[in-house]
Amino acid sequence: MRLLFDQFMKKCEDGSWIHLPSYNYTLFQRSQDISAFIHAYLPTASKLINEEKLLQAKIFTRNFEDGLGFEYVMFYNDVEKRVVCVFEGGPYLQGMPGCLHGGAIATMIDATVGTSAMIAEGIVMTANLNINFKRPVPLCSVVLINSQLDKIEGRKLFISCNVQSVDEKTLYTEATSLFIKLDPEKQV
Ligand SMILES: CCCCCCCCCCCCCC(=O)SCCNC(=O)CCNC(=O)[C@H](O)C(C)(C)COP(=O)(O)OP(=O)(O)OC[C@H]1O[C@@H](n2cnc3c(N)ncnc32)[C@H](O)[C@@H]1OP(=O)(O)O
Repeated sequence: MRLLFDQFMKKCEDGSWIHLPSYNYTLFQRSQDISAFIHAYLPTASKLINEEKLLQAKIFTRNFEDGLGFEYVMFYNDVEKRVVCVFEGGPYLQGMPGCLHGGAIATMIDATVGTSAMIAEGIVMTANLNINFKRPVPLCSVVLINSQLDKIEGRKLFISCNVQSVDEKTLYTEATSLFIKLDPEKQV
């Protein structure tokens, strides 16, 4: 993980790649930002949300002690419209014995393609995520999640993604996704 991090940080030196802030990075640093977002974009859902519990909100992937859950770092290439995530799924993310849980893989795919969509168009939500699980991901192994912004049609963003071994010899997962840029005028 460290070796890959250093390799990508070197690629950032000429500005072609950008290291995206991730640890404790949230799109909304304060609870009032979260509340404002929900009331602006998700008025229907806002009626069902417990505002008090909202104060405890955290990004799902940042809820485990270091090394036990989602360990990841993301890098962005603006020319290629790519986000690459270096990810290690910790022991608390086990599905079948010795394998990373499919939901944990889906979470990190969603976070990676979602970051790509947010960089491109701001406030978005996942409308569709199709995942083909080709091979099991060994638990606690480091993988590369490569996402590619394929096209934007109006409010629709089409982003593809694959999950590979670090030596890029094993293709674990392939995915396509559709993100929608939220329209404050629409009652979602
Ligand atoms: C900067 C970096 C920050 C990083 C921060 C860390 C976070 C990391 C990132 C974490 C990221 C986590 C992200 C998450 O996990 S988001 C959580 C999971 N997603 C949701 O909960 C979303 C639930 N769905 C909705 O709210 C609405 O359906 C949305 C908002 C998506 C669209 O409702 P809206 O009323 O606005 O739009 P529309 O219905 O008129 O549709 C518009 C167009 O889209 C087409 N369409 C719609 N759905 C589908 C579909 N399923 N397949 C194919 N097509 C579909 C539709 O036909 C139409 O096309 P057209 O007729 O115009 O041609």
